[in-house]
Amino acid sequence: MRIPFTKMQGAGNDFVVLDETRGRLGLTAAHYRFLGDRHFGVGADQILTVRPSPAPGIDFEYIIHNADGQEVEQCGNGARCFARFVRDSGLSTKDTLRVQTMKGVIAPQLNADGRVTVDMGAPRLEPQELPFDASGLKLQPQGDWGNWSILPVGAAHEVLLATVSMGNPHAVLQVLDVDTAPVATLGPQVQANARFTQGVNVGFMQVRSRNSIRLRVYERGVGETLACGSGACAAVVAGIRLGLLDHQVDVETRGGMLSIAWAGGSAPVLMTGPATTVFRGEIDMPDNLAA
Ligand SMILES: N[C@H](CCC[C@H](N)C(=O)O)C(=O)O
Repeated sequence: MRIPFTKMQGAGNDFVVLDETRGRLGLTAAHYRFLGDRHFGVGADQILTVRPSPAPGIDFEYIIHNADGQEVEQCGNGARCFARFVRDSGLSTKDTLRVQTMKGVIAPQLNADGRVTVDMGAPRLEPQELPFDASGLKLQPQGDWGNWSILPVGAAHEVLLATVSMGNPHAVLQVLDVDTAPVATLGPQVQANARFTQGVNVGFMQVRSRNSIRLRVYERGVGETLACGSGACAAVVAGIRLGLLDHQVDVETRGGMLSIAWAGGSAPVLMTGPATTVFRGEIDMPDNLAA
């Protein structure tokens, strides 16, 4: 089966985008893994699928698969590329879209400067909404509203982390310097903790000022990416709740800059950043992909 795709990236987080507005491609997890494979397939952190409106008042449905083939609830950098794709493909002429994801509706808006702002919805702040089993854990009250959990990881370590859901699960750790943070070792160790019953994206946040952070994220289903949009939202929400950040924050990732705003409480998190089409192509899907 030969399928057309568009390769895109948002702050270096890269995607294969598929158009299923005219019919389903019938892909399996093995197909998504193949598309994400950087040696045998196209190569991407996530595979994004555009589907027709599922309900009145909604423009499109947005389906997300990690490179490991698993479907997930949210992808912020992908949402910006999704909006750019539907505009450039002529699927919509709207500047602002309403898009259905697995866990709610988001609203990407195409800006005149070429960046995209996405209303990512309100963060979910209760551990069980990640889901995260916090039973028996010591919560360290800090700041006005925030709390850290002390989580044992590996044989001899404990880490302080904050949990935030943007529809998908995030654990945020504060570090002094992201360049020296043990992302490649501590990321999988935190992910391995059984309290994250559906896995977790692990963010390493360096606070530079009340309006500026640096961030690296070890993503669920991928590993470290150059940027994680929902992770940037989660890190800023955690930082604001812990009294470390103001309500508008610039987030420096290894792949580029994102801007995050959150007024607190049940207000939505607004994420602004780039969305770029890299190339378009077609790929012959092998017939013998293992399920
Ligand atoms: N790895 C994430 C999905 C992609 C998130 C990220 N690429 C973003 O921009 O939000 C998860 O398993 O929840």
